[in-house]
Amino acid sequence: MQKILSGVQVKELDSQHLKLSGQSSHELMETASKAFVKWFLDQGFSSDLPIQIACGAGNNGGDGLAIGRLLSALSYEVIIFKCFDSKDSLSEDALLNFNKLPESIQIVDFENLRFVEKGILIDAFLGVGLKGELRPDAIKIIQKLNDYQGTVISIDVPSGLPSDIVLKGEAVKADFTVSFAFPKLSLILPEHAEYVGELVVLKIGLVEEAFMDLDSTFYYLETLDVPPLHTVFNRFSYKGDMGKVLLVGGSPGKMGALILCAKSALRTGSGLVTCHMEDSERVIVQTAVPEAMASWGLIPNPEFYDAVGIGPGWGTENRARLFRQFLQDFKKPIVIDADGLNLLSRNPDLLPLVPKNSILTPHIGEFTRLVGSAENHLERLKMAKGFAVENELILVLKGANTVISLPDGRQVINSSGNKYMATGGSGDVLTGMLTSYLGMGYFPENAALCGVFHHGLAGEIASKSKRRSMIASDIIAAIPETYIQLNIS
Ligand SMILES: NC(=O)C1=CN([C@@H]2O[C@H](COP(=O)(O)OP(=O)(O)OC[C@H]3O[C@@H](n4cnc5c(N)ncnc54)[C@H](O)[C@@H]3O)[C@@H](O)[C@H]2O)[C@H](O)CC1
Ligand SMILES: [K+]
Repeated sequence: MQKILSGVQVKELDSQHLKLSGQSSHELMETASKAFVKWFLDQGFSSDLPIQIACGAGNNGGDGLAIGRLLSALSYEVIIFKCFDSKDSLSEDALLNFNKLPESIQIVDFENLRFVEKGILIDAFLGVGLKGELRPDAIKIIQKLNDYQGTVISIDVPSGLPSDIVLKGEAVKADFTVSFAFPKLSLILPEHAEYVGELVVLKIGLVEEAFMDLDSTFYYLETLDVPPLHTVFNRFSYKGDMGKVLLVGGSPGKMGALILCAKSALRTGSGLVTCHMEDSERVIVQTAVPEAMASWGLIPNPEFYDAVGIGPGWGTENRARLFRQFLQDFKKPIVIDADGLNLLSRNPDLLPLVPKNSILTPHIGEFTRLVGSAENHLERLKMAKGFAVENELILVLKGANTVISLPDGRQVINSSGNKYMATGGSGDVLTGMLTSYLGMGYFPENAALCGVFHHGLAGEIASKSKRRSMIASDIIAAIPETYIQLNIS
């Protein structure tokens, strides 16, 4: 998995990479700029209007200048807005790229800037080299850039946004942020949603060893990481290998949660799914999911099951005793969601009974009840890490970028998924997937990473044709396609 470094570490990373690869810093800037241009072309933005690029004096500006040259060579009309005083203030590589600009590119001083409306503005003013609070001249530039009504694409980070802390002042509000190598931590904070827009991360060929001596506990989970986490089943596998899972949940009026969870576990690959619920509700499950079995009353022989997911739609009334009894009987890692989490919040004495390496899947509200309230998301992530380490549990904090806190202190940020997944039942689908992987015998860490990634990918696939109409059942329907896309048998 790709380490996520701080803005300050990027300088050191670059120098390590340059030393190990033999590349020059100018070549690295060219690689980054080419990666951007490739992404840009893939988006199919209209080429009718000029591309405006606001360039600062540092290497972020250097990227902008190189991108201007590359786009101009592809017959785009390019206008550079100079957000620096003179050529003397440019960084070495920015100057090199400034001098390489062809005559055909218009260069306009920022004071004389007039936007071409409804086109594209590329924000290459400030990147990870931002230090401390913005200078007044920079604030003015950012305010002016934010007046733009067309599409804004920020390079690496929206200018003004610090790489790893919560924003206090002003920053560019981008429609897209195209970051290099890894997402800077601030880009995944919900507080910055209106600045970051859609997040894109592009590989720029940094050698792996360059990251080795740079410490970080944050990692980024990407498509290429996922296939090796899966267990391969062979032709001698039988339905027992695919796991016997028990899903405990549902209550009058909330049976849908358990049904979604069961369908999701089956689609993820579980061999045998049993739903445990109140006697009065069993016909609903048996009718809605004929592949699942039903159980009610006490859980007679919990050890029969390979994995258990507990909580979706369960309610909290009169559940604590059954939960306690179950936790005393069942010693393998489980998945706890929704009302299972609420029961833990209300009965803190249950927490020590939760088997080590169990997966807890709170959204922010459930997290606050269980772990406590935080001033901002960064602080919340710190608390999540503390909770996971202290209790030896895996905490999946759900959100736009779900963060998986592992018992060893690592925190993994998921890259898949999109805004359309914020729909009722989406979390129940995740619980089904996670329980299913545990049931197939995956290490809990792998189950968590695979479940979270496939869930997000299924959401991406389903929303291609559904957009805001997407419902949780569409996510389940897209699970098979995730295996096809990742080439998992
Ligand atoms: N490995 C990579 O990811 C690569 C990234 N690249 C790009 O380089 C920038 C970082 O470049 P750097 O020169 O270090 O800094 P910036 O351009 O971000 O900023 C320097 C610029 O900002 C001014 N400045 C600093 N603090 C303030 C402030 N408080 N107020 C106003 N202005 C400020 C400073 O004076 C300089 O002018 C990275 O983001 C990528 O875009 C490489 O191109 C490829 C490798
Ligand atoms: K920028």
